[in-house]
Amino acid sequence: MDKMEGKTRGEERKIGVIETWSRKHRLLFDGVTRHPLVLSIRDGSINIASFKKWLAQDYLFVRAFVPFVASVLIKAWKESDESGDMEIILGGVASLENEIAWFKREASKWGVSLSEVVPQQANKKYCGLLESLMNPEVGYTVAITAFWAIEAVYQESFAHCIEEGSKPPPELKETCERWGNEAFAKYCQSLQNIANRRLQKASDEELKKTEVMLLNVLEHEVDFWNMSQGNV
Ligand SMILES: Cc1ncc(CN)c(N)n1
Repeated sequence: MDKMEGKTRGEERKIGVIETWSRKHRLLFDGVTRHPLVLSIRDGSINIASFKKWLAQDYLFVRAFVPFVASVLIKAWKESDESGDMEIILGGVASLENEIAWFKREASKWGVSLSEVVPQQANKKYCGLLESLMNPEVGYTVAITAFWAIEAVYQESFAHCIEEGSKPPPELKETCERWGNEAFAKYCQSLQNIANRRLQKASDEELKKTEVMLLNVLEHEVDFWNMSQGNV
């Protein structure tokens, strides 16, 4: 019988592969979404220099994220078994225009000159991973799962910063709301549903490849927070 971590594929299906992996790799997920930098936003102790560094580096990351999401859209068009996927991904591409404009406004508010930002090593490596995922040989299942993970970790991280009991600096509230809001959570859930549907039908080889990629994404996210804190 086809077994995964003591469960049959049938059992796996009931809760969804993403949920299974989130439980199996909880420590790594928490390493991203409960990173010391995230916790420092949540308790208000964040060093503003770290925030500014994150802002500038993330602006560059988001610019590289746009073509990655566009490549997921192309894969959906070519490979998806559900026409509705395209609208969800297209919504993601469209919202990135707004996001880039937000980064520019926020940078000018904080006196950060985006034209002079030099990408740091962790950022370059992460953008390199995005670029490798744009390869036409990378399948839709791997790519959509990566897309979900990259959005979902920000959703979870920033939602944590504004949950009950948090004390984020008032000037960072808008940033937290940007990814921590309900509508963004719903959008992440739509991506998760697509990823789960694809993973349910995936071969063992595709599942393995996707899980390895997911761990890779999470490690890059930890490195990105570390870089922003100046630890790399
Ligand atoms: C590093 C990183 N990871 C995720 C996101 C959310 N798109 C982001 N803006 N930057």
